[in-house]
Amino acid sequence: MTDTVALPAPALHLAGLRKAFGATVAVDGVGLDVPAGSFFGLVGPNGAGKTTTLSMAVGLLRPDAGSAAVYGVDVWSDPGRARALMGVLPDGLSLPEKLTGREVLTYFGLLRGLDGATVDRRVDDLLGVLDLRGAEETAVGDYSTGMRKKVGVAAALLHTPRLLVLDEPFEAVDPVSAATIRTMLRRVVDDGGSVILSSHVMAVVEQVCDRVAVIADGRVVAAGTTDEVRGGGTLEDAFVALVGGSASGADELTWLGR
Ligand SMILES: Nc1ncnc2c1ncn2[C@@H]1O[C@H](COP(=O)(O)OP(=O)(O)OP(=O)(O)O)[C@@H](O)[C@H]1O
Repeated sequence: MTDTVALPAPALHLAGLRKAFGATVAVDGVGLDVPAGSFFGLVGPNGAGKTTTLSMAVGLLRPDAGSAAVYGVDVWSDPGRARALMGVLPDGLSLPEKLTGREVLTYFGLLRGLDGATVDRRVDDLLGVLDLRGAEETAVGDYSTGMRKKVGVAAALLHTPRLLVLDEPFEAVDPVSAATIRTMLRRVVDDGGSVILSSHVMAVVEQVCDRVAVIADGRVVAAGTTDEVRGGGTLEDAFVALVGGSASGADELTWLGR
């Protein structure tokens, strides 16, 4: 008799996810496994279905078909347990606009069940490293786009989740803060957690992600280790080849020149 060895559940398992908005099929049968302990990048052209996929993966948007599980916990049948495992930066993050940065993070930390002293310490740390101390008494409604993004990233990290799901965490963030965020995310992965993020910045994905999936027209067109997907060239070249676009079409707009 041979012993069967239970494989560890992936950090995120998506199977047959589908979502249509009227006649537009945004996600058309997406299946993905994000192995535990990986730093996973989801890339694709505008409108490819990344945000819709991630929204279904974390339980913010109900799929028409398919399933999503976090460390083996089904996101739709056991949402409480699944959400406790995740830290999420959603697209178009809505914040309580009248609260200050410190108040928003404190509120999210307490909602996550952390005790007051732990929340105070972590909020202080995050405001410091993300260079938000100077604005900590300003209402987030008056924050810049990049500052709001940093508050969203901090909120996702506060309760040290096992899986971070971040929609465009570097968008609008200055290079110094982006490097800080990269370092924090790498630390999460080095300590046994998992990160999945979407990004349009191929250089960042190439630099930080050990696995990548390329999504186009609502489908996964390539997935694997970053080295496998880029196949000896740059990720940007592989991306352009995979999504069938032409990076040189702009040359045809002769009227742009003088
Ligand atoms: N709430 C909605 N109502 C109608 N159509 C939607 C809605 N959300 C997304 N879509 C459509 O679904 C498709 C996928 O959109 P999605 O936002 O998932 O793409 P994306 O890959 O995240 O794009 P981007 O890189 O531009 O952020 C697009 O055609 C978009 O217009």
